[in-house]
Amino acid sequence: MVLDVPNLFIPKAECFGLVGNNGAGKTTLFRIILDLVRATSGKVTIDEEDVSQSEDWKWKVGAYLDEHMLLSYLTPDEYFEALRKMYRMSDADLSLHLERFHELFNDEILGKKKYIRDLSKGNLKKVGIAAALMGNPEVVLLDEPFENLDPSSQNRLKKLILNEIEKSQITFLISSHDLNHVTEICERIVLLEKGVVIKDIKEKELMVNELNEYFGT
Ligand SMILES: Nc1ncnc2c1ncn2[C@@H]1O[C@H](COP(=O)(O)OP(=O)(O)OP(=O)(O)O)[C@@H](O)[C@H]1O
Repeated sequence: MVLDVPNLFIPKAECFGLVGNNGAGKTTLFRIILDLVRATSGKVTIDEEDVSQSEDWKWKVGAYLDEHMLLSYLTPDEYFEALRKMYRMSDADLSLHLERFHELFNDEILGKKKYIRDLSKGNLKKVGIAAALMGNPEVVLLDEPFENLDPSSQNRLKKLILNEIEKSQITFLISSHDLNHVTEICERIVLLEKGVVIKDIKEKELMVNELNEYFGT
């Protein structure tokens, strides 16, 4: 078995961090939450709705796991425009949304006539994260959002997420290998080892030490 999580409750508006070594099961857990793979037993519910039994939850959830979730034959502008229509947002709402990403995008993403498939790994990630936050999601899953971002972009993203946490009720689920960033952002950290939850830390003061001890960092 790849993953064995008996019971995990994530309250509304919590910023939930997921850490663990390569192959621990972080991405698999996210894929199960999004009903991209089915668990052999057990279920995932979002607001009491079983994700494998209905589709309504999909409008509440934004996610960016990897570049397969993007439409690589579009430019970022075309992609955001397609999502704008899907979410029935106005042009002004889209502009406001993208304005929040102005610093993070660093003049590399919009108005460039470059296809998503030709973007660098870091810039792909930025497009995916901006897309995941469109349409007023209640829950946002980000798989290793800091990976491939340069240091200034990592800090900009951290600020952006902290700002979202402060002003909205979004429940964030964030997996990361960056212990500094994830402990700074999240109020709770779950540590997976070989598919099993071995730590569930809710005390901010204990997080850094406990994780450094575990990872030997
Ligand atoms: N499609 C798949 N089919 C079968 N096994 C898979 C599949 N995807 C992942 N696995 C296995 O599931 C386990 C957990 O992988 P997963 O990608 O969830 O770990 P992770 O914690 O996200 O790792 P990383 O830090 O390297 O991203 C690994 O043993 C992996 O080989």
